[in-house]
Amino acid sequence: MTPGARVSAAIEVLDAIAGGLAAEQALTRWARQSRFAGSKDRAAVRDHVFDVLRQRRTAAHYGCGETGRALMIGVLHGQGADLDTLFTGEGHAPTPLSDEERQVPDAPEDRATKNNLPDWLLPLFDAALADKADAVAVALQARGPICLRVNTARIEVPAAQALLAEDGVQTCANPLADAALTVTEGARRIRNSRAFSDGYVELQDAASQAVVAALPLGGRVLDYCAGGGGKALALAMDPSREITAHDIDPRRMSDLTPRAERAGVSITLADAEQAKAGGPYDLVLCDAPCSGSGAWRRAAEGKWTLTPDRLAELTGIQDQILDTAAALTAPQGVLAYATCSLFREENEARVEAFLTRHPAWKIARMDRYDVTPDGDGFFSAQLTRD
Ligand SMILES: C[S@@+](CC[C@H](N)C(=O)[O-])C[C@H]1O[C@@H](n2cnc3c(N)ncnc32)[C@H](O)[C@@H]1O
Repeated sequence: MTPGARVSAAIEVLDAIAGGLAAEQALTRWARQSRFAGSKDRAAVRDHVFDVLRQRRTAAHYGCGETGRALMIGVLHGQGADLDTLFTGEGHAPTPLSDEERQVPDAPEDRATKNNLPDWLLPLFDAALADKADAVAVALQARGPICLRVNTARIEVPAAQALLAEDGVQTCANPLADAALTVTEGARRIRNSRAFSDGYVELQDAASQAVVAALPLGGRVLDYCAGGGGKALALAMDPSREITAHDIDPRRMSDLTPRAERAGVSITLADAEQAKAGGPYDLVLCDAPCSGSGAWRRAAEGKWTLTPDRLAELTGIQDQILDTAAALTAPQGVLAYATCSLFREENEARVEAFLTRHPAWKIARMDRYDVTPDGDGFFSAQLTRD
């Protein structure tokens, strides 16, 4: 596909998203209908779509509209692209710009537009991040790093780097966690690399790894919101831990057993009854469902689809999870709460509300991870009883 044809495809996908499809669904549908598109084309179209989703408000401002075409014009303008070489009307490229489309508006003046946030989120950013709010909002407009976790139960970090390099994946150390690597070249080769297929490395954000690295070693551990099992697998690198994984939606854990086998570790899956019967645990990790705002570089749609009602619903779920998990934690045990949210409402405020409901508990440790070139935004708190 020509660069212009890729832009046309991105416009089509963005229009499908505006019509109600989720971004991943819209991309998959386009890819199925476009068998001619190679992996580089699919990646380029995906990059265009996600660039727009991360910067939708400024893209709409500069493109003077919300259609896929307007958004692409707006985002490409921001990237300094030569639009006339892309909008040629030749082959599958989009039609040339009209005189109106050539007019570039002045830079936006209001903070929410500049920060590519819906208006209602600006006060939440300010409350949580104070003088860092604008910098974090800007950081969320860029692509996130691709990070790997070296399975240190089976291989040393330098040996994993050498193995990855044999398959064309170049990495450097990531400062957030000892086992974390940032991919600097060859990201598209990861899944076909021997290091990945033999279970020596997993894809995992480095801040997510840092949350696990800060947890106490050993003992009986319940990962109460295990999902796909990223944190359960990281926990399992410590062979002195005995790990049980639970999720309200067991389908989310369907890959966990093969992933654990590939990594050479053992994780027991449990439904709610089994998780309860297996308690109490020395460590219960609640990696709670949240807005995902710390990871909006990767899942940028969430920035535009989150509503105040949904946020309130999430905080209610987070409270319930903490209450249930507290009852499963041994008297001397640690209750760990984590989110990939930036907001006080989902983080410090949930811990404070928990401590009000359960005065015997106290904060043993609390960490915030900013959105940086090294990793996503995360929050974690470790709670113990007096
Ligand atoms: C942030 S995701 C977990 C990600 C996972 N820990 C990882 O590192 O890959 C949150 C998970 O919580 C689960 N969940 C939502 N409500 C729950 C509840 N009441 N009890 C247990 N799990 C719940 C969701 O199904 C989702 O898989």
